[in-house]
Amino acid sequence: MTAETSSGTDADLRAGVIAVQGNVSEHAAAIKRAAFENGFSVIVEQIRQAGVVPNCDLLLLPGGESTTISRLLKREGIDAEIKQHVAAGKPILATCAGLIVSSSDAKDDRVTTLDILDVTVDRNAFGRQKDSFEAPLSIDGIDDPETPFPAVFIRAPLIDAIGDDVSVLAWWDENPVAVRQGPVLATSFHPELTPDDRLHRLAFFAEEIITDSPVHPETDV
Ligand SMILES: NC(=O)CC[C@H](N)C(=O)O
Repeated sequence: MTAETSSGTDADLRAGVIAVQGNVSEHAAAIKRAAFENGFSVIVEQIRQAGVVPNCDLLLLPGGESTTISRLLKREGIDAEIKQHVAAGKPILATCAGLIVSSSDAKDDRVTTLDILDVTVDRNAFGRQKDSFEAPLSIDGIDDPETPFPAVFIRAPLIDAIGDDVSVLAWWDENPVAVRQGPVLATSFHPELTPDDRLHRLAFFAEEIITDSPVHPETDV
């Protein structure tokens, strides 16, 4: 585990990036920028073992390779802690392989899903069509909605079924590619790979998250 602080030792928020595998440093940089732009200071922890998640206000579950991430989360006992984080109403952003791991069913025995997001996914469906591409997305709720979000898709999963409690925030090619269920926001693309941090701001600093989440300082009692 490593800890860095963006503003000295007394930060408003503690963010945890699940760092067992995947795009860790990019998410750490993006959450620091997003917090700063919203007037919060943040400490970022990279999480590789159990015991850290319970102290985090926000979590990021990066892309990478979902069978590996799922195996390591289970082996380290981090899986149960993530589920508790979500059950407590604390926000999490899950991207690409993170979305696969968060789903209720990845249709692959090698992925033990966390079941924190009521969607079914097809792991490499976009990847089979084209390994990697960028698409300008219109995303519900982001700042400056007239400016498309540059979404980078890399062997991206396809969301092929969604539960009643899941709302779709963005579509591409008639498929949902950004979804929200309570404190869980998940994307099949990689918002951390561009300097545009509007998606990170939506995941953690949208008005309903600030109001509903038990973690923001204004709402702490
Ligand atoms: N860029 C990604 O995170 C790709 C995820 C990959 N499709 C998997 O199954 O793990």
